[in-house]
Order: sequence, then C-alpha cells, then structure tokens
Amino acid sequence: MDNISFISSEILKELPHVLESWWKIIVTVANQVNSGLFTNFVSSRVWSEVASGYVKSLGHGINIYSTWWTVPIILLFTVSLPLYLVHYRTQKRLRTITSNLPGPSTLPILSNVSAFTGCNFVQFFQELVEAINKYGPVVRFWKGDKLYVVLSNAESIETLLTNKALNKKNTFVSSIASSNGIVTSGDKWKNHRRIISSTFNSNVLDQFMGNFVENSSILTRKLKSLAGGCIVDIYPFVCACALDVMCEATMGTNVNSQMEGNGVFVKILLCAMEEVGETFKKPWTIEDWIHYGKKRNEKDKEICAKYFHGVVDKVIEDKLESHRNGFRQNRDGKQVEYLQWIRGKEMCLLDLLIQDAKLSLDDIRDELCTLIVTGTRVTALTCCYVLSLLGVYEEAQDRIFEEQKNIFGEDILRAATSSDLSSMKYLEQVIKETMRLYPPVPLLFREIEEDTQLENGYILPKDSCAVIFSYMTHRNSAYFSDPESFSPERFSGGSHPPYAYIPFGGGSRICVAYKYGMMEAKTILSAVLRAYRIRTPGGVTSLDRNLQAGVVLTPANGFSVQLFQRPVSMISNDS
Ligand code: HEM
Repeated sequence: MDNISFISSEILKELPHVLESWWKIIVTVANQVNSGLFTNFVSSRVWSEVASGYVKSLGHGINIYSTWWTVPIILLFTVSLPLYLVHYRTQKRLRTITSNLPGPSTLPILSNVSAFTGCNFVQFFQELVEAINKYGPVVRFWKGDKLYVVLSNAESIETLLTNKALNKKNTFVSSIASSNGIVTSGDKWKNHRRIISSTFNSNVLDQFMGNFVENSSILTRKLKSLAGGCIVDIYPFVCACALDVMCEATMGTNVNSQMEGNGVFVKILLCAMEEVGETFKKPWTIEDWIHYGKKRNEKDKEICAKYFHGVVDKVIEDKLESHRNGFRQNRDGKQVEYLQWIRGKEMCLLDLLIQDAKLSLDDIRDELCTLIVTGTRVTALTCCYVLSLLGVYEEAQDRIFEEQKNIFGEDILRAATSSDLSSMKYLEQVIKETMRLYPPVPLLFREIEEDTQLENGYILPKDSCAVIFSYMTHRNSAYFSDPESFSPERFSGGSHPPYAYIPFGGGSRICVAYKYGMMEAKTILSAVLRAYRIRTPGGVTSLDRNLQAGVVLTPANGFSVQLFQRPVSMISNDS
C-alpha cells in the first residue's frame, strides 16, 4: 500500500515535468525528421508523415488533432508516462551523485543528444570547446542513460591516468582494424603491449633510422613537383610517407605507397582512417544512427577490408614460411639463417608477434592493422601541423633552418643520423609546442569501472565514461602563460604540472611508441625543411576555424601550404 502511495505521489510530482519533457522530445524528434537527419533511421513514410506533420503544425498552427495520426501519438504519450517513471527511479542514485556536475540542461531520454544533432563535425568541436569555456574544466553530458564527463584540468587527469584500475578504454572499431589487441584491456592488452613495447623500445630505435631517412627522402622528391607557390594539401603526401614507414617498421615490408601514389592499398587505408573518425566523431550523440545509415556502404567496406587484409595476410604468410624454413630474407634481399636473424637486429613487430605462441593468425593481423591505421595518421598529422605553423611563424622556420645548417654544414644532402636528431633541440621544441596547440589525439576515453572521487569533490560514477579533452588542457592559462600564442621557447626548460601536457597520453596507457613517433617526425620534418621553405597562406585562423575532433584532430579543409624549393636543395633530379 505504502509503495502504491509512494508511486502515485511520485507520478503527481513528476507529471508536469513528464508532460513538458515529452513535448520537447516530440518537437526535437520532429525537427530532426524534417531536417532529413533521420532519413535512414526513420525510413517508413508513415513515421515521416507523423513527425513532419507535427513540425508543420507547430509552425503553422494546423490542428493536429484533426488528422489520422493523432491515435498513435496519444498511444505513445500514454506509454511514455510509466516508462519515464521507471527510468526516473532506476536513474535516481546516478542523478543524485552527479547532481553537482556542471553541464548543459538535459532532456529526459534524449538527454543532451539534441544539443549536438544536426551540427557538422566542425560545429560539434566548437560546441565542445564552448561548453568547457562556459561550464569550466569538468562538464557532464548525458547520452540517454550514459554519462560522459569531459575533463580538462590537470589534477583530475592525473587522478584518472595514474589509477591502474581505470585503464579501460572506450574503443572504436573499423572494418579493417578491430578493437581486440592493444586497444583492449586486461591480460590480452598487457601481453600485446609487452610485445609492441619491445619493438619500439628506446634501446632499439636506431634500427629504424634507415627506414625513416629513405622514406623522407622519397617524400622530398615527391614534393618537388608541387614546389613553386601553388597551394597544395600536403597531408596525403606526408601520410603516404608515414604509411610506408609504418608498414616497414611493423611488417618489415615497404608497401611503396609513395611511389605508387594511386595504389589501392593507400586509398583503402585512408578510407579506413576516415571511417574510424566518422563512427567516433560524435561519441555521445548520434553514432548509433550514423552506424545505421552507414550500413548501406557495408558491402563496399567489406570489399576494402578484404583487400587490405589480403595484403597483410600475404606478408604474414611469407614470414611464416621463413620461420618454418629456417631462413628469411633481409632488407637487401639476401637469405639469412633463422638463427643468425633471431640474434640480429632486424626483428620487426610481425616477427615478434609470430614468435608468441599464444597469438592466432587473426590476432596478429588485427594488431598489425590497428597499428598501421593509428600510428600512420598521428605521425602524419603531427608533421603537417608543424609544417603549417612554420608557414605562419617564419622566424621559427628560419631558426630551424639555421639549426639544420649547423648540424649538416656543407653536406646538407647527408642522411640524418640518430645523433643528428638529438642535436635538433629547437625543432623538438617546435614539435612539442605544436602538439600543445594541436594535440593529434585530442580526446582520451576511459570507462569508469568504480565510483571515483576527483580531487575537486566531483564523483565519476561507475559505468560512466571520462573524456579527457587535452586540447583544452593544453590551452589553459593556469598551466601555460599566454596559452593561445605559438611559443616553442616555453619548452626550453619551463615547467608545467606533469598532466597539463599529455600529447602522448599518460600513465599505464601512454603511447607505446612516443619516442619512435618523435624520431620519425623529426626525420621527416628535417628532410622537408632542409629542402623547402613553407608558407601557409590562410594563416592559423583557417586552421582553427576548421578543426574537427574525432579519434584525431584534423582540419576539415586539409593542410593547405605553399612550398618553395631552397636554393641549396637536397633533392636529386632523378625523381
Ligand atoms: C607523434 C605521433 C603520436 C602521437 C601524438 C600519439 C599519441 C598517442 C596518445 C595520446 C595515446 C594514448 C591514448 C589513450 O590514452 O587513450 C597513444 C596510444 C597509443 N599509441 Fe600513439 N601516438 C603517436 C605515434 C604512435 C605511433 C607511430 C604508433 C605505432 C607504432 C603508436 C601507437 C600507439 C598505441 C598502440 C597506443 C595504445 C597504447 C595502449 O593503449 O596501451 N602511436 N598514442
């Protein structure tokens, strides 16, 4: 009896709220239908008519009750009331714990989805930035019953990244790379991370120099045809270079994407990168619906994935053959004895993965694909942001060129060595400052598996998801003076709280290849900047206006620069 009276008093208390929120939901859904967003989701003509009828009725004062679809609407309304009350009761604890978290007002059921639906990915990024500016460094968003807390203060980030119990990522899957290996958690992650770390461990990084130098030199030759002042998007060129480097490092095979620029392999890889971004860009809003819409392209994606996996599988099979025969081919094409090789330095990641008896063929292929797709893009983006900024801040570019001349002297054509890279102090500061302003991975996701108290008193409840927004942390004046300005010198010895600067993440899931990534970026940038002067006609505003955040931070309109060949060029004529 008590229960019944409790429920009825709850109903009475909540009734005005339910009525108001139901109406808001109807209006929001109807608007979305009318704007075509739901065309895949709500394909039935009846549904479209129902909802657009509502929109029309709202706008033009049509009497909605006189039309035939009033019956289903009333039915829906009646069903929604008890459903909403059940929802209200199950969410009570969560809502009480999180009631003090700042954030935009929410609609029941639709939560904050409506705040983001309909905006493109650039607008979405701007909305996110504005939310932090408005509500502060901790902002909550609801997507249905799922709570996302966006964090940008160094103290909360430290609490999260250093807590070993909180290292489960929210993963995103593409048709080429699944989320089974290094991006998962638990024992599988530990085992895969151990193997991958040994490949990119700082003691063995020198072995990659040949790979970096060779592919950077191909890049500078490819760019030659673009030099002379025309505006070009350098991203596809740098990406192809990073892809060749990555395939060589992980599989011991160069896929020659730079030399065969129209190759299917590169194109598919670029599509796969976009696809991961697409499914990710609106993580707490409409990704399920985007997935639904994308089902139409499922066949194409399957074909692409099949091709991509076919290339990778072929490389794996060749390697397995060498392992079985006791021989393998070294980089010069010579047959080397297996025992000699096992002690040698030429072990690529694939060799190590094959050696691990626990890994299946699918595991190996998955891991390779994940690394190729992720590692290629972030390194290419880092280089492109640096080049674009140097095209704006020409003094910094001059200073880098001076440094390069001091290191290479007369022999500006010489291949860089790892000791040259260590001497490129100013270039390193420029890369670090660029990654501060444009962190290639701007959002880190962590699934919260236990209630976690932050130092500022807020509680992240179990089953919520923390989103670390490093882009905003890096631009916080509490950690960096004059944070919007480009000032590489700040990395010449200045200090900031450790978790205020996290371009490679932090804690147990810090980037497994960050030293390798820095070396690769330095080698590529050194080669390009010794050969060309860069200018960025649109300035930083064109970059900033078009930023979009997904798995990675990219400008929607690419990286448009002008290249001018330097008088003393390292480019040979045999391109
Ligand atoms: C300069 C370029 C790079 C940047 C800025 C970068 C950034 C990052 C960041 C921020 C994370 C942490 C993600 C998180 O905590 O959720 C990460 C993780 C990771 N990165 Fe990098 N990365 C770079 C280069 C690379 C390269 C070249 C590879 C591949 C060889 C790579 C492989 C990985 C892997 C496998 C992880 C996951 C580690 C784990 O979860 O245990 N990264 N990277």
